[in-house]
Amino acid sequence: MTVAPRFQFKNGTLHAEDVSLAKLAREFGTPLYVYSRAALHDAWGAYARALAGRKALVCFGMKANSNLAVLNEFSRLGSGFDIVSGGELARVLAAGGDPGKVVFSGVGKQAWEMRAALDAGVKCFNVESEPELERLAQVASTGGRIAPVSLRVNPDVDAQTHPYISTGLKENKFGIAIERAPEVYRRAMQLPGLEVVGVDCHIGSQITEAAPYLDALDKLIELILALQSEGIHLRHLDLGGGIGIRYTNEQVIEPVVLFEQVFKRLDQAGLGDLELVLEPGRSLVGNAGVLLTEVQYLKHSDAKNFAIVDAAMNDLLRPTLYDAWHGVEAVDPRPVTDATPTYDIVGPICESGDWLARDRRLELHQGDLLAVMSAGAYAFTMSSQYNSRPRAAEVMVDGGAVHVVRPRETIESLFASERVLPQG
Ligand SMILES: Cc1ncc(COP(=O)(O)O)c(C=O)c1O
Ligand SMILES: N[C@@H](CCCC[NH3+])C(=O)O
Repeated sequence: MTVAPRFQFKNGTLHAEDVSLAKLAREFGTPLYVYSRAALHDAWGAYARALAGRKALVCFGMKANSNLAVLNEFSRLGSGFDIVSGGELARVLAAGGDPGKVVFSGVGKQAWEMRAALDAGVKCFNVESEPELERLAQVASTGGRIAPVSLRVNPDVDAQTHPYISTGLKENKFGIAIERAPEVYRRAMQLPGLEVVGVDCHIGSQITEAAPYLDALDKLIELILALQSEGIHLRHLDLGGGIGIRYTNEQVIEPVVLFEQVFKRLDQAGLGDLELVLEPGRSLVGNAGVLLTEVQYLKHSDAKNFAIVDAAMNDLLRPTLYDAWHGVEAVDPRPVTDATPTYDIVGPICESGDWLARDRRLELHQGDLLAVMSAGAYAFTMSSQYNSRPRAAEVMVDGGAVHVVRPRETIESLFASERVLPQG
């Protein structure tokens, strides 16, 4: 198992850092999200090394994992945050994040969210459409504020990733078509309550090649230079997030390799002084977490063998939503023999789409523990309570210590705020 260095077998049983996953399951029950603090630091370190000595700010794309302990960890390492809602802003503030390092993305910002971000003093609004620009100018000027603005442009490049997570193509809802951008910048310069500070793009997620980034960068450089010739000078260039992780044997881009090329191009264009902003999500957290689950039943039919586990699509939606592949490891693996079948690992939810992995050859018994790997990103954050299932607990391992960073939801909390209609 090579994908998640902080999750390794020791004495034949799977550990998170120095803590046995079997022990965690006994103590906290399953399903359980387990994060490694050291893995967060490892991933941060890859960006820190890649950006060393340059004017750069990493704004963690917190939709990937918005647990307060995770946000607090990155904040203490110097991270800013890429937010997409008033709720995410509130989480950043609650976690002790610096609002001056927050960029606010998203196609549907509401007036109250704009006001909250102005009150907090965010670094910048990544404006995604012309009507949003007009609304922001109105909200800011009515409140006697100046909103720092970057336009999110859509460079029309193919990130060559899953269509649901590709965002930089003309047919995607995101950003302002790059050809229209100069006109929209001119408008932004005229509107009250706005200060133009940057340009932004985000072309997609789980990108494994450098080429789409560099194509997008070239287009943005061209735009920045054209704006300069009109007297519109930007302070930062935000290249978004999107660097992929290894779920299995993917070759992924190393930040240090990619950003060396990015800086080279910026320097060549005479733009070496621009601040580079990045919004990585998955690559900072994806391989820092696993989802621990227990086999409830083994069920054999003519067509299939099922391992029915206590985690489900409400805990981890990615497999069924994107046909995504997550590694599955037995915590205390048994030897595979000629008689070992392949299993679909499925949850208890009443949907045929409720599966976590398919056709995995594992020697399993009822009661065995499995770890669904690479579950640090877009896992808990996309969870729900479907089938009235309380959301799993989240724990963070730090060397040999364990911290509950979100307890399991109680059954009562599922409906505590609901009311039945009065009768009569
Ligand atoms: C605007 C924006 N920034 C950053 C991210 C984070 O992307 P990733 O997790 O692929 O790094 C996303 C999600 O794709 C996004 O939509
Ligand atoms: N939720 C997606 C990533 C979407 C990125 C958000 N723009 C995933 O699990 O892979």
